[in-house]
Amino acid sequence: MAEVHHIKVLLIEDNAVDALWVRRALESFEGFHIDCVHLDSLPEALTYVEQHDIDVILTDLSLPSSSGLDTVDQLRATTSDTPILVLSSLNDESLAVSAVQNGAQDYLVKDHVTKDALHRSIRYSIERCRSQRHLAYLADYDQLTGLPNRRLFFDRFDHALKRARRSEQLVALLFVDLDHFKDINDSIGHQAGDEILQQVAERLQACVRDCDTVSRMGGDEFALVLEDVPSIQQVSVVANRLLDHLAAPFLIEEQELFSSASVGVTIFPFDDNLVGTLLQHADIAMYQAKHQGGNAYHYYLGGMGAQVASRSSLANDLRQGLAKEEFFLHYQPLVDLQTSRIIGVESLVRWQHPTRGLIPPGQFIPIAEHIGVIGPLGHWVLQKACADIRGICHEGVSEIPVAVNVSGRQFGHHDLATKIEKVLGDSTLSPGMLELELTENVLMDDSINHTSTLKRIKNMGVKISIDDFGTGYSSFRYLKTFPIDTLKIDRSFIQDLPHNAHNASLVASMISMGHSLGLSVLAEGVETEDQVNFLKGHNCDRAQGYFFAKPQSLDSLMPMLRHGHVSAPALN
Ligand SMILES: Nc1nc2c(ncn2[C@@H]2O[C@H](COP(=O)(O)O[C@H]3[C@@H](O)[C@H](n4cnc5c(=O)[nH]c(N)nc54)O[C@@H]3COP(=O)(O)O)[C@@H](O)[C@H]2O)c(=O)[nH]1
Repeated sequence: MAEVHHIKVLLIEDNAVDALWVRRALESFEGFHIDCVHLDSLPEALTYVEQHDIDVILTDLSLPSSSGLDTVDQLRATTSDTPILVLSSLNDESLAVSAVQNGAQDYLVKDHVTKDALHRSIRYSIERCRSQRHLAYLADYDQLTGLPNRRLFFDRFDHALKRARRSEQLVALLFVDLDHFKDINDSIGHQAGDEILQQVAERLQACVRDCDTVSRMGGDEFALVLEDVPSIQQVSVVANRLLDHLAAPFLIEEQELFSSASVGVTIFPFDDNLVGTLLQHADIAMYQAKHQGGNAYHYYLGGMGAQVASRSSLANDLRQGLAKEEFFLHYQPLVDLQTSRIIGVESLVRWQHPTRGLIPPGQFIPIAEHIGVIGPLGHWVLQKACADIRGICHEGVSEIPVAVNVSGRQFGHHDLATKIEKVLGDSTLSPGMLELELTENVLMDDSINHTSTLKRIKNMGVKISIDDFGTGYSSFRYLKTFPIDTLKIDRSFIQDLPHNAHNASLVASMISMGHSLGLSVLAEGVETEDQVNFLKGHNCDRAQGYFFAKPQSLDSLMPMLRHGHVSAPALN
């Protein structure tokens, strides 16, 4: 049986006799089932068009509230791509030409039109619109992935910048290039390569909001435009999420294949305000990420050339430093404020560079994150800290908990939980003796990967604390959702206590909020007795800082650990 096509027609006609003729003519439309809605005024029709999907509009030009070309113009302004056929009583060639120029598909004269001519005109106009739409799609979308192509990307990016100029919002551009895609393509064949690109497109879209644009720029290059960005930290969250999603295995023909990406980031208006320059900057930043090993993101830094040179030499040294074991750990006691007992230590990594001297972690951790070596470095810290703490038992000191910092990038690694399990097994340290310090921004990324990693770690019995609390963007919701044990209030809030009334009230609120969530609260960077008294007075549970002890080698800390108490004041 031949296929029956359904066509929805909107007939706008105030003359009842003409309307009846059209409706009858549409009843016997071979091969088509016509659903005809008849309205006799333009305002009603415009509202209907806005609210319904219609395949074709048949309209008289002389209606009660509009006449002539104005009818076509108003309809066109309301729907840009529904075919419009004019059914007019006027046999006026110049009006017919003008109607078509203004967007009508055809002009039919009522007294001359036959049923067959009307059917043909409807069919052709629908077909013409369909092929126009298809051509427009081909011009704007990538055939393989269905993503907006380079041309539409420029349009959307330009539009996003214009909006952002008016609303004074940030726009981020992330330029993504897959690492070693050519090798993958050559080894597994182009069809499988195409499948990877399709899966990459889906994963990229899953990392952003509906209002953001993900486009394929060609080959294995993609560009993402994030609009109404609330903060740069949020861009880092998205960049980390992209790297995580792209590092997960791709299932192609029942085979698991691995890939990764390098991402360059520019932010409007900080880096520039022109589409072309921002794209160029994102491209430079992407190459920087790639050059330093891939699987990383890089922000474009103003005057990047010079900065890149000095950073990349430090980055090279960092890789070698890991191999040559130039890193070591210091430990700083964590103290129970009511009893002054040492209830744990925090491990803090140091780098003894052969020519540059001692380099603080604040300088090399961000580089390690950017060049993708934070994984091995963090793993080394974890192994060393667990082994050191287990080792103190042999020196007559009972095991105490050790807090280890885990950076956001390190946390994103999908096998972190497995690695922790292995390190605990190898060192024989009991899981309850290990605490991981995460920053608030790690929690903000509530991707499935992060949530399940946190749960796995927590189920092992390992404790979780939130480091630098108050400086990030965690909301009450995140704190309630995730299995956290301790909040560590950032030292910037502590440093001018108790005199700074604003910070005093913030710290008091953070302590009581932490307690209301059932969490233990620790104050960082405690340096004075006044601060200790303030914190005790507000029932803060723990503290850490130079007042009790500076970070130092485990050897020099041993007497204090044996004693079990800090002998503050220890400022020197
Ligand atoms: N991902 C990892 N990050 C790490 C690791 N080791 C350290 N870090 C992070 O680097 C940042 C700087 O650390 P550092 O220079 O060691 O500074 C720590 C302390 O020395 C300092 N501190 C402690 N008490 C005081 C004080 O009373 N006054 C004062 N001015 N500074 C003090 O604070 C730093 C500890 O910070 P925190 O981790 O937030 O508790 C720092 O962000 C480290 O996290 C690592 O192995 N991996």
